[in-house]
Amino acid sequence: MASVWRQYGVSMGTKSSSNRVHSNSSPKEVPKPSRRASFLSRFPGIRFTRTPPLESRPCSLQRDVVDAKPPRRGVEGDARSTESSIYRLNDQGLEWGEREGEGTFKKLDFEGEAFTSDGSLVGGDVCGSVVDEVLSLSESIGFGSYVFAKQTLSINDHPTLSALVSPITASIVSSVNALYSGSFEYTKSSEPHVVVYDASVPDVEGYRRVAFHTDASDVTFIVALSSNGGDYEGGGTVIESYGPEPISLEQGECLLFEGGKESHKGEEITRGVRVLLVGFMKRVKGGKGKKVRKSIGGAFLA
Ligand SMILES: O=C(O)CCC(=O)C(=O)O
Ligand SMILES: [Fe+2]
Repeated sequence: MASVWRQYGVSMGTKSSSNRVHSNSSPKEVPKPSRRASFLSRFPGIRFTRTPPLESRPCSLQRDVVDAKPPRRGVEGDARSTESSIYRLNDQGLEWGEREGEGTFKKLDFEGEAFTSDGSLVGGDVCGSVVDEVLSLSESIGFGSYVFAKQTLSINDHPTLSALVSPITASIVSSVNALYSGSFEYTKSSEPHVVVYDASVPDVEGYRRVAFHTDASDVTFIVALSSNGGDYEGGGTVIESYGPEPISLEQGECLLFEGGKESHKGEEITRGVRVLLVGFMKRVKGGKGKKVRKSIGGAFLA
């Protein structure tokens, strides 16, 4: 699917890049200028000095088709094997089998406990809207940073971002609880957050990649919000004990792994902007057990 990459010259004092990403948009789509205009009017400080004509500006905000992708099967350059176990979440919990569809995860074939969603969990339109919002926010207020990735934004600091991603993150947290058999919560109130890698930033470390590290988490989730091969090239997550090849998520796909245990890195991007939704989660000790005890009025189970 063709993706559109474009650069705006933004004339304002900002520490962030002026690159913007738009992905998975068909050139035939007719933009809805009113929605775009009202979006931009919220950021009056931004002046776009090089703006393509409307017809050639397919924008994720103007898409109304959810283009969730079919499950991937052995994509070149991706470390994941074509053969793997499939888990499906349903009302009863976790099911093992070859069924496919929304809420389905595949276990990666190594000694660790890591999963990738079997296909996109998030449609391209939603991913694109989040990316648009993140890049607009970064242009107006700049990025924050935590120790590894230098360009981050906390979802909870921004109600517009939080509204866009909370349905996605709620479903991912349910999947984490089921797949890792426990009760998980975010490690900090600033979780989840967005990471932006930008190939146009001269500094490499933290801006175009992150070196091997472990997270302060029990489980980390990563959702690819921009499109690999369209919005950026390179990138991907390398989990050391899984092997040297990066796990290269398609837009909307999700990776779950034991971030505090598995040494991992973000491979350098060679072009464009790679945007991730990242959540650090910790296991709530005795979470489920405590609830059971309370609910039966102080009687203790063996
Ligand atoms: O870029 C990646 O895929 C990894 C990101 C990461 O490990 C982190 O933000 O802690
Ligand atoms: Fe990490």
